[in-house]
Amino acid sequence: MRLNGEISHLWNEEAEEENERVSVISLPPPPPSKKLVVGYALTSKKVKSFLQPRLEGLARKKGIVFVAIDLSQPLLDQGPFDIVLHKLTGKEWQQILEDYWEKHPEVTVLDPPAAIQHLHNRQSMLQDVADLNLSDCYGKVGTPRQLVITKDPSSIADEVSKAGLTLPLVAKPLVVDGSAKSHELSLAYDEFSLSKLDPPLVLQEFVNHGGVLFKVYIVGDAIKVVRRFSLPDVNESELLNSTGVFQFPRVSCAAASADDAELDPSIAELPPRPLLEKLARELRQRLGLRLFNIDVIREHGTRDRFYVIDINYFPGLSKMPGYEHIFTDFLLSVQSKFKMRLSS
Ligand SMILES: Nc1ncnc2c1ncn2[C@@H]1O[C@H](COP(=O)(O)OP(=O)(O)OP(=O)(O)O)[C@@H](O)[C@H]1O
Ligand SMILES: O=P(O)(O)O[C@H]1[C@H](O)[C@@H](O)[C@H](OP(=O)(O)O)[C@@H](OP(=O)(O)O)[C@H]1O
Ligand SMILES: [Mg+2]
Ligand SMILES: [Mg+2]
Repeated sequence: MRLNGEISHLWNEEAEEENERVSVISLPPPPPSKKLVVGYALTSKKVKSFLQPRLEGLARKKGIVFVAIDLSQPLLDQGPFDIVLHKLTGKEWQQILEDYWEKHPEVTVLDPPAAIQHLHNRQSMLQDVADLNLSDCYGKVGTPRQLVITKDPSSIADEVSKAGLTLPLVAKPLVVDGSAKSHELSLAYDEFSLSKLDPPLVLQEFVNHGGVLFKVYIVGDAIKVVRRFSLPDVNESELLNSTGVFQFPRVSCAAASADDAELDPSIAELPPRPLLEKLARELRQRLGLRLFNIDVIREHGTRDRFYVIDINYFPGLSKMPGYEHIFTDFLLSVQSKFKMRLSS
């Protein structure tokens, strides 16, 4: 502040004289007078992956500061914050945030805990996609057929046959709570092995997609799509000759992207932009979330048949090219939208 005062003092007394000699004087823009304070509540793993020096450095230049929320102290005693950014699970944290928000409705909470909760269950997370009707928008988007199994592994084969699901099936833990266990997926090739699975889970039809997946990142109004390697196709003979349940690693989560790989163009071609924009807009609205990504696959052999197989809240954004620019712009836009709402 004092520095600004000094500059303006100099400007008043000396610059006017100077102005007579030099017609254009370009001064660097003044530093933003008010900082945008973002309180964050994240696991240490998330802090490491998300809050990288390149993000904090750019944020500082744009007048944004990140402040760690101290979970051992009452949230109401901390701040003031303009934005609260969080990814913690559990009822207790949800309650803390809701109480805080009630007292501080002027603070933007990214995102509302109840909306995030919707993505913690692999059945409810895809419900909104299933409800969408995007058939007339440069392609069709749906979800693979799936079944929820909550108990009794011995009856799974019967339930699968009643529901008419086709093998192979991807078995996914029903609840997604950020734990490694909730990402332990397996592929079941034959109906007899289904009894080895461990409910509660979702059984989803495996869709051949040429081993490439599209990760669509949504950060407010921004949409960025990248290619990742995924599970290879399962052909007929492999299906006939394979039995058992095989656990597979988190293929698509690897930092290595498939963007620069030499791929069959019909597999690698990104989904049409208008389709992704429509999908992102609809889901943003229906889910009430601003920070998430969608895993999309294209059915192999088709040009325009897409499936959403997974939605993640506040995913690994640092794997998105240019994330520091996209994220800081987003934080600033959140704030200016809020101010516009207040002044209208
Ligand atoms: N229905 C499906 N058909 C084909 N492949 C699938 C299907 N479901 C999942 N996969 C493959 O398994 C991977 C993991 O599945 P999914 O994305 O549902 O799990 P996740 O643990 O929630 O992943 P993330 O790390 O993205 O949160 C996908 O990236 C894809 O490679
Ligand atoms: O950006 P993609 O490739 O989708 O992968 C993310 C997963 O989808 C998220 O579930 C991970 O976050 P959590 O481990 O906090 O759930 C998230 O963990 P990270 O933020 O620590 O990288 C990523 O692994
Ligand atoms: Mg996924
Ligand atoms: Mg996921």
